[in-house]
Amino acid sequence: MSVPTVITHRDADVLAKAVAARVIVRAVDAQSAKGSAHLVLTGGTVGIATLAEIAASPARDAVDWRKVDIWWGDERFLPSGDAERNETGARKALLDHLDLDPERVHVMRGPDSGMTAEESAEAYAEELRRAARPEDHGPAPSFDLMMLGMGPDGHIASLFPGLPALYDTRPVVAVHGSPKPPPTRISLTLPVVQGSREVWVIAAGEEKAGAVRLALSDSGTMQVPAAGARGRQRTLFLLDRAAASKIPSSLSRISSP
Ligand SMILES: O=C1O[C@H](COP(=O)(O)O)[C@@H](O)[C@H](O)[C@H]1O
Repeated sequence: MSVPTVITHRDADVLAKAVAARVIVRAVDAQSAKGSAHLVLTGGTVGIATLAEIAASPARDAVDWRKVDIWWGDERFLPSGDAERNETGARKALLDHLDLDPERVHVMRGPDSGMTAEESAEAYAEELRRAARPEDHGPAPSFDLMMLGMGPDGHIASLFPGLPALYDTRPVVAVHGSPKPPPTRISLTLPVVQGSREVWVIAAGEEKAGAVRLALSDSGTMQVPAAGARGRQRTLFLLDRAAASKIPSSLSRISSP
């Protein structure tokens, strides 16, 4: 697993713009290397703001969006179209503005599919298995990029402190009793996070500063799930100054004005 690099930007607005630029470059690089790109989206404030900035960037046309697979790190188990679904936010901010191949937009299904949360998680696991190639050495693609938002409690995706999903070795799980509404969710698990080529934790705001500090320490993932957010080749913590305000000065950090 890679050692995190911390990059800070002035505020949440600059952060979203800077991350959007990085996502475009990452997708272009992955496509140049192997013809397609697997991107994992996150919900949350800064995650959706980043998607809106990708949509607003003229450089987005450098990506062949028909050859991008879109996945989600987690989903709130709500009917399709519900405003609280991560999918709904992502479609509005970005996906509806792109020429995507609908077969490559991999949605975690909600209760309107007729499935239980467990069945939906298993269906997503099957979709991941189908997309995985021998070189991925696992039950899911080795994503080119997994973006993760982070809560003030240190949760990533829908992996909340102390909940059994953190021990789960299946690629996707149903989560019940989430402390953040809604209580039922679907989430990728830590082995899939850590199988990704690149993992970027994106966080803004003073209320995230304590969790950022712990996520960069050797805290246990049961207490601080974000401490397990590490990619195989690269891990970035992309922060605004407020979220970075409690990081020890010994930690290497790159700051932009
Ligand atoms: O519920 C969720 O929250 C986190 C973080 O959200 P934020 O608004 O505090 O940035 C998000 O990463 C996750 O995907 C989402 O389901």
